[in-house]
Amino acid sequence: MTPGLKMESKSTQIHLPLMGRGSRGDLSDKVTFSQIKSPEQLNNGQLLGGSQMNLCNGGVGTAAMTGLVPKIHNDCGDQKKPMASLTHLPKRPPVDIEFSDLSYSVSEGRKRGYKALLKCINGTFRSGELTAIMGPSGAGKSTLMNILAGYKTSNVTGSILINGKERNLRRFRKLSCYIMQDDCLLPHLTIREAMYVSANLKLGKDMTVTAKKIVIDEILEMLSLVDAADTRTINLSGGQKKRLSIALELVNNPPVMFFDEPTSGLDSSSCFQCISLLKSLARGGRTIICTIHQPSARLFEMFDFLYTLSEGQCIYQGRVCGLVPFLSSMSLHCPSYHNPADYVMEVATGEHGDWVHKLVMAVNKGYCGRGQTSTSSSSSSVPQNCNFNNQSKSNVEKVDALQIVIDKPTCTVIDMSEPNINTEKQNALPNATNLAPVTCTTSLLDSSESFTKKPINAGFPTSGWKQFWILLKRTFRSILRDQMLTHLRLCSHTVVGLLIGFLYYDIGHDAAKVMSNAGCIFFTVMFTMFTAMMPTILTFPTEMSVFVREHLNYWYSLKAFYFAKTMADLPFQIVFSGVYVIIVYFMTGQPMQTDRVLMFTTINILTALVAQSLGLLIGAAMKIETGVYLGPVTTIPVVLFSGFFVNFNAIPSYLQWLTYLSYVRYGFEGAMLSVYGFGREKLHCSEAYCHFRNPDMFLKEMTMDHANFWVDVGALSAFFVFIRVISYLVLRFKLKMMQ
Ligand SMILES: Nc1ncnc2c1ncn2[C@@H]1O[C@H](COP(=O)(O)OP(=O)(O)OP(=O)(O)O)[C@@H](O)[C@H]1O
Repeated sequence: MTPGLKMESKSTQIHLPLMGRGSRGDLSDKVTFSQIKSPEQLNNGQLLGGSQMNLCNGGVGTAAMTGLVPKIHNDCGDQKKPMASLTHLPKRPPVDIEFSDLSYSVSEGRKRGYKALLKCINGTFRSGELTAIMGPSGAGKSTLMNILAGYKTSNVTGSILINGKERNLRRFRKLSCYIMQDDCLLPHLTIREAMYVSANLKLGKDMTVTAKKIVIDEILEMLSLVDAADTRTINLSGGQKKRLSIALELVNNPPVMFFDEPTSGLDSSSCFQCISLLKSLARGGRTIICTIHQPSARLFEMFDFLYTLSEGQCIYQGRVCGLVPFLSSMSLHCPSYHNPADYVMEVATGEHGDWVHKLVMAVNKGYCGRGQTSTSSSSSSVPQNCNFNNQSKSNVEKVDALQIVIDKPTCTVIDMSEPNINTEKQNALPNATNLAPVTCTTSLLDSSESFTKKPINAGFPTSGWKQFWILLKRTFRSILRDQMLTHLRLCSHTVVGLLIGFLYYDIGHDAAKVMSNAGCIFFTVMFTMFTAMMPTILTFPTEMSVFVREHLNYWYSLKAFYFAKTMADLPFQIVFSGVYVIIVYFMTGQPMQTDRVLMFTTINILTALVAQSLGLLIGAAMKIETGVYLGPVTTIPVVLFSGFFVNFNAIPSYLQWLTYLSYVRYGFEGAMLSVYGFGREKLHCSEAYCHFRNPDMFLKEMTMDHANFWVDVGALSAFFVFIRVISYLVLRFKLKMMQ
């Protein structure tokens, strides 16, 4: 019989199966998810009783002090080893989110005007509760969550209050995290490495290395990821990836966590265990909000609060257990043995008739939900038809408790309101003195910010250089481990280099073979160009999805990411192109002069860097499928105007300007000059007559006699910088468009 972890409240009794330690060797989701630790241990920075918890962590203190959630017992008496607990996380305030008259519309073009996706909805999501946003596809669930998380801000009307005060978006974003449906993780990092990156970026200098290690170990233990800690993310199961996504965000202990369909792609057992984990996080005092499609009855009853949308309007908000009575009161009787979640979805989609409007009216009249009271008002009206239990009352008490703390302070109250209404008060509760601001200080909202009323720190938890350095190391490590990006490329450069070397063996000094040699040089430029561009088009979108997740969760800036990416790519690109070019150069018998070797290698590397930047631009701007097509297709005109297929003089004058836009032209021209230019002596002729014994004549034939190698170098460098800047701007634009 599986030992169990029993969670009791006056309204709910949930049994979380907890496997014994003996079963830990199995990394399957069933086992590992089921080892989620006690909700008490997952509290929002556990320690301490009473006042500090009220203040800083929203943790589960004594009910009298915190007024938080009911006590949860851990029945798991047979644990051999004491379970880890999250005692070292930064302390956080409990956060309640209230929104009223929230509307959102999108433009559908000039003719069709605006389409309303959310229509004047109201609601309150509270700390200590696991909230589900449900509704049929297209009802507006993700839209609502994106707006609440602060990812969508334009065209939004209505108000969003945080702990009863106007939301300050930046501060709120620092205290919340958004865990997306797809687990956007870097495939070649292990769990532990990923956790260290997260800790270093999110906790900054506030914590020592040892403290960070403790935090990481605790989280891994808590989320049963210890056994897989040294496994690369690419090899993790779906459930483990989901838990890693949660673990990465837990590092700085955000009091608000948004989850977009956290159970998608998981089997029923893993779904249950995933929701158990979320519930445990909520029980630790966090505000956990997730969209969910159609949960099983078992999953459904695990949620504390339900917010149901249909056509952008709320058709139910309140306790999960209050749903069926509410619907009954509207003459919508959920049949026995029918999953209420399915039933409400059927109602929302109109399967039982046109009820949406009536339900919306009922919700607006306050027949369900918490009533439209602010969190700061302790006397929330308890709706008639909803089964409000003691837990929700305790939340009201919690608000009162917070109020007391705010009135009598010694410790910084972290305030997420607008600066002009920022309240900093100190707590005079007896125990609070030695708990003090230090424990309340968080890496993201440091006490000085609250104490001194400085303008809001625009920055991230760590400095720009620190972010750059951490990301540079991470990108470097990822590239090194990437079989496709690194090992395969190195192999292909060597093999193709040797092949070309054998094909054009020793032709470089032969005047009879100058045309073949020009072909060899052109192919070299083309090869370095394509091998730099295509892998970037293929891999950058994955990196970008990770970047978007981390950037939106306030880990680091776009600048740091982009600069680190650029710098980490450089050495690899230089080495790959260098290896190929050197092999080809020596095997094909090009002039053995150091300066020529250097010039030839440099110009090819520069061409590769420009091509790689183009790959980055394409990867940043479009999807992989489009990029894979557009990359080579857009390269064709560039190659056409390179000067190899058509001489400059042969190009119609109205098209000649295009040759200046062809970066391949500069690459090819520069390579030709480094081999045949700079007053090279007459070539050896292996036949009776060689027309191009004089290299200058050959350059003249190629319309390169007036070309300047350094102009080519300058042009390629300018292309490199220009395309990198454009790519950066594209990324910035894309980020903006997401909000
Ligand atoms: N930019 C847009 N232009 C037009 N319509 C949009 C736009 N963005 C979203 N919508 C529409 O808004 C509605 C709500 O979208 P949203 O993604 O919030 O739905 P959802 O409830 O999360 O659906 P699902 O469960 O399928 O993900 C959908 O009908 C969608 O087509």
